[in-house]
Amino acid sequence: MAKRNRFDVDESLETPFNAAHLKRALVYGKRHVKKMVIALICSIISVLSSLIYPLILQRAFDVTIPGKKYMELVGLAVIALVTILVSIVMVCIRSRLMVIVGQEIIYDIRKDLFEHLQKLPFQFYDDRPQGKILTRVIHYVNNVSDILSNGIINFFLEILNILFIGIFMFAVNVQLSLIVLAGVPIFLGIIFIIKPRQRKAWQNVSNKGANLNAYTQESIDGVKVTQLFDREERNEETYEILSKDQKKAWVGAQYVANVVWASVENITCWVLGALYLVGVLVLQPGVSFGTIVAVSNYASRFWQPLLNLSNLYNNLINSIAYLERIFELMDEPVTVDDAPDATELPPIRGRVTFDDVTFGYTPDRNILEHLSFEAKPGESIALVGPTGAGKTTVVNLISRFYNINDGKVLIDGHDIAHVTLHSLRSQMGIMLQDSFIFSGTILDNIRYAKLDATEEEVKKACRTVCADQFIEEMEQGYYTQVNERGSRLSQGQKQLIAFARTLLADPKILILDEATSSIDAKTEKLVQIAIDELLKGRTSFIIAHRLSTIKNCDKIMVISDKGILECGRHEELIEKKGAYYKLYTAQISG
Ligand SMILES: Nc1ncnc2c1ncn2[C@@H]1O[C@H](COP(=O)(O)OP(=O)(O)OP(=O)(O)O)[C@@H](O)[C@H]1O
Repeated sequence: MAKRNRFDVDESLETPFNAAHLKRALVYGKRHVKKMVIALICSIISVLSSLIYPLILQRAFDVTIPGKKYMELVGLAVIALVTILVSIVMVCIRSRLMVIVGQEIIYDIRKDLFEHLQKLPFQFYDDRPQGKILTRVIHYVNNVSDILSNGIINFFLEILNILFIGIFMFAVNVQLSLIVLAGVPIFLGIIFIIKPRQRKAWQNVSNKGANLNAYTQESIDGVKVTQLFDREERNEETYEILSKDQKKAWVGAQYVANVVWASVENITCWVLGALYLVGVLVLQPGVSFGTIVAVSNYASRFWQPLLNLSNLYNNLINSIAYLERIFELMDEPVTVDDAPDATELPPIRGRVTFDDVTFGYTPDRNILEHLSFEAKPGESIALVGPTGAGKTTVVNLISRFYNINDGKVLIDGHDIAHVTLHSLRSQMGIMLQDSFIFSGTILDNIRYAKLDATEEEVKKACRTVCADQFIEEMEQGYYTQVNERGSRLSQGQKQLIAFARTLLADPKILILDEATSSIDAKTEKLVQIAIDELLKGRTSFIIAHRLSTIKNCDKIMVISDKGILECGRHEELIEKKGAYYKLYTAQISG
């Protein structure tokens, strides 16, 4: 996926045919071979029974009706009815089977994709619009499922269809059948000219749809900022441009589709006209009327499978492009993963060591260089410094959300690059400024940290962080439903819930990144008492812009210029009259 792909940058779908993608995708189809074979047999029976119908017509027109054999006519009508019924029943069975297979393929691919997406590192999501990822998971997977299920069957079926129609038609009359075949070169000419355009047109529809998705997603996420800055009109303009692009692409694709359809209809008409003219004016009385009717019936069925085959080819080419994008996502390296020799991090005491650590989000810019420090078990460390200095980056590295470029991060002497992520992260509690609330009850949200926690444990955690009062005042207490992102809750309430969630996990290392910034002064005093309790026996890293909240920390580190500018207790740093002193006095006087 193109790095930092924007909502107005088209995905590249123009990829050369790559059989490897198809081969890899067929694995998903292979799991359903049994159902597909039954569906194919049903289709063949359906085709064969429908091909008997023109023969019945021929017999009726040439023999039964002129001979006034009324009983035979009734018999033919019954046979015709049976063939139609058999054909319908077989089509129904096939459709049902293929709907199931199609949905199972969609389920399998999406499951693999979703599982992989869950493992991808922060860096992956930093670089991409969510809407484009969604387009791949939803839209592209839908598209390829059809080719992997129906496509395979249809390919065999359409070839058999052409063969059967040809055999039946030639068996009825060779001369008339040759007239039908004369239309084939014209048909192929049209297909070769128009089809590549049709494929491009549909790719365009897909690209413009993905752009629109990405922008819609971004706009919904940012709707509050949009309204705050009164940007609705500008956003509507952008949306209109993207919508118009999509409309234009759709109309274009439909136009090409209509040209194909009209061309095929045209050929059918010309061929039928020629058939009747030659049949009636030249070949009769050598050729019976029933024969002309039967051949014309086969002739009008002859083009559809040809057209279907060319559509299938188009879909195949498009699907290969979609598959490439899907597999690209599936193959996206899980750069932050368990090393092959990773071991379980045993229960920790909480010593954190940064040993000459260098890190940058991009290769061209280091955020931290040669950073070394140690936090002893149970120590509280405050990280302060100017905006963008790298405070959040330091705590992100402790949880190994990113891989460092150089040096080592050690916990109790274990290099975190060589322990499993689960054993590492399950012993940490991280609370961010933007506390994410999932849809569900408040109880579920707090239990997120420890799924087997009892209700009493949840309530105890809430009492410790003073979240119990507002929760109990809600209409259904702990069972009150909240929406995704917690839109019914205040920012402070969301933080208190997140705080209880973190506490419930009972981590040895605690990270609070601007965790109390949205709590009012009165609540903060209460929470501060809880935090002091909570910090006991845990190593904690606290990032707070309000310096009054970190005065009591064991160590205060001023992060600046890619490293630690100053380090010490509050009183020591104030006495030193350096960077921390300036920050602190500026805030006090402010
Ligand atoms: N995902 C990312 N990709 C690229 N650069 C990033 C990313 N996240 C942060 N940065 C850059 O890294 C630098 C440090 O960011 P960080 O969030 O660690 O700063 P901070 O000290 O926590 O700032 P603040 O006090 O504003 O929260 C900034 O210059 C920022 O632009």
